[in-house]
This record gives sequence, C-alpha cells and structure tokens, in this order.
Amino acid sequence: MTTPPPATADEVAGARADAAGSLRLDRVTKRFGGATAVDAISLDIRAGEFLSLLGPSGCGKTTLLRMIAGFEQPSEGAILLDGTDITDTPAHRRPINTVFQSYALFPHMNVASNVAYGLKQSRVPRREINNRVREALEMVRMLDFAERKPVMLSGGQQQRIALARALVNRPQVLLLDEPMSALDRKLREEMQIELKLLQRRLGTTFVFVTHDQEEALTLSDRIAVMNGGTIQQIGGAEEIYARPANEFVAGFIGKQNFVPATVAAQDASGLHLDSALGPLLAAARHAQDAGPRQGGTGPHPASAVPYADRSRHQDAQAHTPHAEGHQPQTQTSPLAPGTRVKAAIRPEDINVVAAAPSSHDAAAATLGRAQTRSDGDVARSPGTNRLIGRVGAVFFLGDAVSHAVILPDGTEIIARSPRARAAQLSTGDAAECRFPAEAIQVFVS
Ligand SMILES: Nc1ncnc2c1ncn2[C@@H]1O[C@H](COP(=O)(O)OP(=O)(O)OP(=O)(O)O)[C@@H](O)[C@H]1O
Repeated sequence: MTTPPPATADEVAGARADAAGSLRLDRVTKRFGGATAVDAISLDIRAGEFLSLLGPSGCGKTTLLRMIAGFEQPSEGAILLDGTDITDTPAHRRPINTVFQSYALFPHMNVASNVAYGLKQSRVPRREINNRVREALEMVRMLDFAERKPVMLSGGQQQRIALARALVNRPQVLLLDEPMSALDRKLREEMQIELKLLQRRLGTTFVFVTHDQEEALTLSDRIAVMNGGTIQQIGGAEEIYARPANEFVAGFIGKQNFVPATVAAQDASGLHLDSALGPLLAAARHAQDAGPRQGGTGPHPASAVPYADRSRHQDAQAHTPHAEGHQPQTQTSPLAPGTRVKAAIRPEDINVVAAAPSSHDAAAATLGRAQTRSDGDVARSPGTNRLIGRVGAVFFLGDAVSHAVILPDGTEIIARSPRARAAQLSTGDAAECRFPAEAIQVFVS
C-alpha cells in the first residue's frame, strides 16, 4: 500500500477552528465489483473518543478506515465530521491523518525532517515548524533522536516517529491502521500504554483498526466488532465481553466453550437444555437479535443476556442515540421447547476440582451426563452444572492455570483459574467442571 502524504498543516488548522472531531457514518457502503466490503454501516464516533474497529481479516475494517480518511469513495452513504458532510472532500483537505502499519518514513531524511515534511509542504514558517516538530517529538518521547536517520531506529521508535508525523498536523481525527502489528509483544504492550496516555492527553479522536482483541479491549473507550462488512456490536470492553450480542461476538472476544443444545423447558429456575453432555441449566433469558444482515450465526441470530445484567443492558440500549451501531434487542418471550441453541461458557467461569476416579467411570458409563441434581456440594448451590471427565492437558499461563478437561464423549472443556486457586491436577486425573447456571449464555443457532 502506498502512503499518501499527510494533510498539510494549513488545511488541518483551517478546518480545526470550530470543530471537535466527532464523526458520523451514515449507511456507508463500499462495493468492489460485485462484492460488498462494507455494508451500510451507521456509526457515531464521539469527539475525543478512542474507538477500535475490531474484526477478522477481510471484514472491512481497513476499507471503512480508508473511506473516513478519504482514500476510498463510498459507493453509498455519507460521512460527516462535526455535522459537516465530508463525503466528497478530498483526503488532503480533511483534518484527518492516518498512521499505517508500515511506517513509510523517508529513509534519506532524519527524524526531524520526516516529521517536518507536511508542514514544509504547506509553507509553514520555519520557526513554527521547529516548535511543532519539537512538540510532536516530545509527545512521543523521541526528541533526543531528532537527528537520526530512520535506519538507526528500532521498529518501535520508527512507529513513534510515524505517530509524531501524523500528530504534528494537529488533526481532529487520527486513524490508526494496525500500527503496532510489526512490533514484538512486549514492545507492543508498552506502546499501547503510551498511545492511550497520549490520546487522553491530546483529546484527539482516535479510530484504531486491529484484529487483536486484547489490544482493542486494552485501549478502547468503545469497540465496534465487525464481520462480513457489518458492525455486529458496539460497546465498551466490559459490555462486549460480558454481554456479547450474538454468537459471533461471543466467540471472537475472549475464549468460549460452545455446547450445542436443545431447549427442553423454561421455568422459574431458568432454561433447561438437553445436550450431548446431558442436561444443562442456564439462568439466562435470550434476546432476539435485530440484525445483522450478514455474518452472525444464521437467519435469526440471537444474543444472550444473563438475568443479572438485563436491566443494565436495557438501560444502555434505551440511551443509545442514533446510529451508534448494532445492538441486540431483548425479548422476554420464552424459547420454545425444541429450539436449537448454543450454550456458551467462559473458561474463567468454570471451576475445576478433583473428582473420585469412580465418579469418572460412572460418568463414562452414562456418557458423561451433566448433572444438576441436588446432591453433595451441589445441594448447597442448586443449579450448579457438573461435567465429569479427565484432565487432557494443563497449561501454566503465569497468573492463571488452564485445564483442558476431556469428557467421556470426547468433548473438550477449557477452564481457567487464577494460579493461587487452581486445583493441583495432572494429565489423566479425574476432574469435575462446575459452573453455575448464571455462567451459561444461550444463543439461538
Ligand atoms: N481495492 C480493492 N479491490 C477489491 N477488493 C478489495 C479492495 N480492497 C479490499 N477489498 C476486499 O474487501 C474486503 C474487506 O477488505 P479490508 O481490507 O477492508 O478488510 P480488513 O478487515 O481490513 O482485513 P485485514 O485485517 O486482513 O486487513 C476483502 O474481501 C477484500 O478482499
């Protein structure tokens, strides 16, 4: 990808005067030939917000970013900056700059000249150039490197210079397209913290493209999860993690155990499910999903909202202004018996304990039937689901321990416990996975 020159300082400064950097995307669509890369996306991005576009490869993140930048023209729809339609405004006239994955620094120029380039092009007085370059290099803590050539810098340092080069124009909106993907993990984590602090200090609107969910969860005020050219859900990190709108989001953000099941009944204790592992009890009420038209899990994808979260969830929706993106709509009607669903359980919601070898044999004899009977420990926590199997592998994760428990029918359940509370189990040990009914989220498949 060739890197277009950044907007010049005059263009940026002129357009900055009375604007704050809010963006509105109104049914923005991009088609390449017969293929739709971005499908009627409507989204409000608040001034000063750190918003991430997160999704798998090919979901349309970069295409959406390029339309905001002005490098691609939408096939349909409009882009508004602080209420002004900029859909037809050329890229170099938008007060928007982009930091790309490839730093694209000029190798023959030193750091200061690289950062000054856009300002020189727009004939900003030399003294002002010097001041602003200094300011930008200070922002990214690279002032001491002003005289160096890019080849004498590490990847992380080059990325900082690319950031300074974009910030020197004082854009209202900064677009970042996977800017840290070339950095090693440790450096990336350091840069993430710096970037977040910098964004907070500047108050500039950041739109950040990534396929790395941890990065998005760490950095963002809100995350728009994309798939198939549409936004599947938009919300804060915790909301998206704890209350995914549909099966796609549930599977894409964090880890999940998905168990196919069929609704047996719904009563005051919750949703009774039949699965190949036996009966499961979910204290969850489903929510019928209003969209999206593409992606998701089928013609009527649904989302799950645990009882405890329902009122908060509905509040959040009630206050969702126009075009903030796709949100699920709760539905209180019970699921009909026979409805095919997926039960989703997060690894950290599963408690793994040692089981008597005989209990494993008994479970194997009945093909690992899950038990929700009130016996033993379970009597103290009615509704606890229990699955008995054998430990297939133990993974030490530093602050946590993960167990892969193989159930008698071959299903693998992944559980994760804080290291201090993890059961001392070895491969081959009989183990019981316990999780409360509240831990199950139900998605109509
Ligand atoms: N110039 C183009 N011509 C034709 N098809 C394109 C063009 N640019 C993108 N596409 C297609 O549009 C879809 C979305 O691409 P896009 O680059 O926006 O995805 P992405 O989510 O950014 O993926 P990645 O994370 O791999 O960069 C893909 O199917 C891609 O092949």
